[in-house]
Amino acid sequence: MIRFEDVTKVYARGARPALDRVDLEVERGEFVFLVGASGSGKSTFLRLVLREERPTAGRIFVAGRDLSTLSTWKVPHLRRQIGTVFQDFRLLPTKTVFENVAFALQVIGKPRHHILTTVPDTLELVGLGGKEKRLPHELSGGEQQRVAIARAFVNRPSILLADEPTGNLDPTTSVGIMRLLDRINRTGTTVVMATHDDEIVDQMRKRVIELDSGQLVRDQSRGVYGSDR
Ligand SMILES: Nc1ncnc2c1ncn2[C@@H]1O[C@H](COP(=O)(O)OP(=O)(O)OP(=O)(O)O)[C@@H](O)[C@H]1O
Repeated sequence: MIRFEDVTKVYARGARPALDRVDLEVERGEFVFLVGASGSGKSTFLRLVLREERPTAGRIFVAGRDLSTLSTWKVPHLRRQIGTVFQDFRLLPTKTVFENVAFALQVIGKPRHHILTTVPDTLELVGLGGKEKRLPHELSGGEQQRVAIARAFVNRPSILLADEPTGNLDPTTSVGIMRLLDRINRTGTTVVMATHDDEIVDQMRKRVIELDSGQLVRDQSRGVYGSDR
């Protein structure tokens, strides 16, 4: 589903690489944690998958496409297959829960009748049934993240990228969010989550990929947060 072939990313001439000859494959339906110290390259990895950045060297394949040859006009189509979730939720503050999620379908031209059935189903799935009319500021942090996950998942993408999704949440709320991401993963969606949350990684026992100064230093199935190489 995601393949990096010897990928290097250097942002500025002379700087050390943000990613350094990274070679890895994430299969369809996997759940992968991306760990590593601040600045190790996790967000760069996610931005390359979205083609928000392009590699300096190497090749990247996402959902069967070679990103080096993908024309610019096809990038929106690629991104439709990738849901994204961030630490800071990024909801539209003046739109209701329903409207925030519906917006993701409106911008890709889905018909009204599709939106009117899919959005409530998705809100039910993430545990927000009954809160459709609330504004983001009328929700807890955990609930806001559920809206963001509903928005990312409403189009049933084949990949979900999450950059520190529990970074602003307390431990109990974080567990609820992880249960939800696990449920989404079980529907067949490939999940890649960058995180500093050691407790979550240790509890979930999923594949762990560790970056250190841009280099892949650990790839462990049913792994833990701290390196025990
Ligand atoms: N747009 C940019 N221009 C120049 N350098 C950048 C840019 N984005 C990231 N970097 C550098 O690339 C390296 C990797 O950064 P990246 O954001 O990928 O790390 P990270 O592992 O996601 O960190 P964090 O856990 O703090 O989010 C860092 O040295 C960072 O300073």
